[in-house]
Amino acid sequence: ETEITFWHAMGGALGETVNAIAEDFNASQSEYKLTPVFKGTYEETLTAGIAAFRAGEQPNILQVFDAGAATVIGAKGATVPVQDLLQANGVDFDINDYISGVRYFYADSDGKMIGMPFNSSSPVMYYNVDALEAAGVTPPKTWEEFQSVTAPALKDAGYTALAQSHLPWIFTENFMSRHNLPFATNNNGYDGVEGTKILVNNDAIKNHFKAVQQWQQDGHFEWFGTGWGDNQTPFEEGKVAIWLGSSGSFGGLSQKDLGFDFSATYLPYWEAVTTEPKQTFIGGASLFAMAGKSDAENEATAAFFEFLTKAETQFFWHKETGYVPVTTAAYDLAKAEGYYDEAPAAEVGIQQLSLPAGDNTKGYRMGFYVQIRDVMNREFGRILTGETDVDTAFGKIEDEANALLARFAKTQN
Ligand SMILES: O=P(O)(O)OC[C@H](O)CO
Repeated sequence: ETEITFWHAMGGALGETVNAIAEDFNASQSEYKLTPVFKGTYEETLTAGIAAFRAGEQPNILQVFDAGAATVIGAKGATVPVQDLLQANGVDFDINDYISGVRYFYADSDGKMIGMPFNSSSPVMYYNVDALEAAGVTPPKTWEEFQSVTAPALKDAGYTALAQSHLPWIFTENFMSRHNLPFATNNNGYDGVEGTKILVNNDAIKNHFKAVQQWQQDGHFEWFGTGWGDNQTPFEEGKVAIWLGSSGSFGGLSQKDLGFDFSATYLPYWEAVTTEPKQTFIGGASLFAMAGKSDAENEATAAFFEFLTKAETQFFWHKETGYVPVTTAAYDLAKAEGYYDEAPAAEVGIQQLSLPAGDNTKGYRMGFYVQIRDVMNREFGRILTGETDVDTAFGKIEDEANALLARFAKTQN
């Protein structure tokens, strides 16, 4: 029996589902044994993986979140491209089996798949159905509607209208995609690292943050911190009526006894910026096969990846967690099983990823992006605590991000 390890960042209910899949894989055959290991947050898992690689003690499989993708893909010799791994081990592979929003997010500039899409998500707008009914409003389609109709009505009904998790992901990266705004030069960074500059310092997003500040002052928005769970809790407690979070939180929310009905729909957009809102791009993470492993272990990793992408496994994962099915076959299976008749909100993530595409909606590729997010989190925190103003903060983000991008480009020569 060949043993392999899988380091991941899936805590709580998500981690239990990972364990269930690992057990199913192990029970499905007798040649390979996979051991999943929870390593903490996405950031901690990536740091642990890099340190282990340097020490020659890397796991076979490392889960890396979207923000770390460019860094890992750019770390020459650290991983075996998943497409090569599968083909070398006789596993049928066709990139077109993957839904379009997922297909190229973890691919290199030639379209070769490097990371194996696994837990793909989209940010969605969750809402407390009872609260919106009490306020006599429907979920807002635009931010204009939110600020003029939804938020004041919710306030009158005793709720804070809005909280949202992870400002870089939802109010920055996906803000760009939803409004079809370029996020970086060089085709959002996909066409090469040389000279790539971030395009975050623009009026559309600065006006958005200025509006958020106004909502904060008017009691329509509350910010509870940069931690992944910080802004979900007040929604679960019924204090905040609308929460922007990951589709990957759907399963966890459904399993809780919230004391109110919840549902989900698309992220609002600013009509002043676009009248043709676009799709969001995927979040979550993918799985990288680490280099330096024996052929036997690589064969085991390929077998696990094959198991993971089976429509049945994907459907199970999707149903338990809310992450989107990454293949068309899995999505078709979910539909054929009538899953969305029973849980229509579970389809919102994949539907939003399938909205019309634009020139700027396929994702971004920026090295040292994990550090760029740290800069954003620092500056956004300062905006929301009143320590800085929006224009100064975005100027700083632009400068520091561009310095990090230039440093990354040097590592690629
Ligand atoms: O919470 P997740 O797993 O959907 O991930 C959200 C972001 O894409 C992570 O960077």
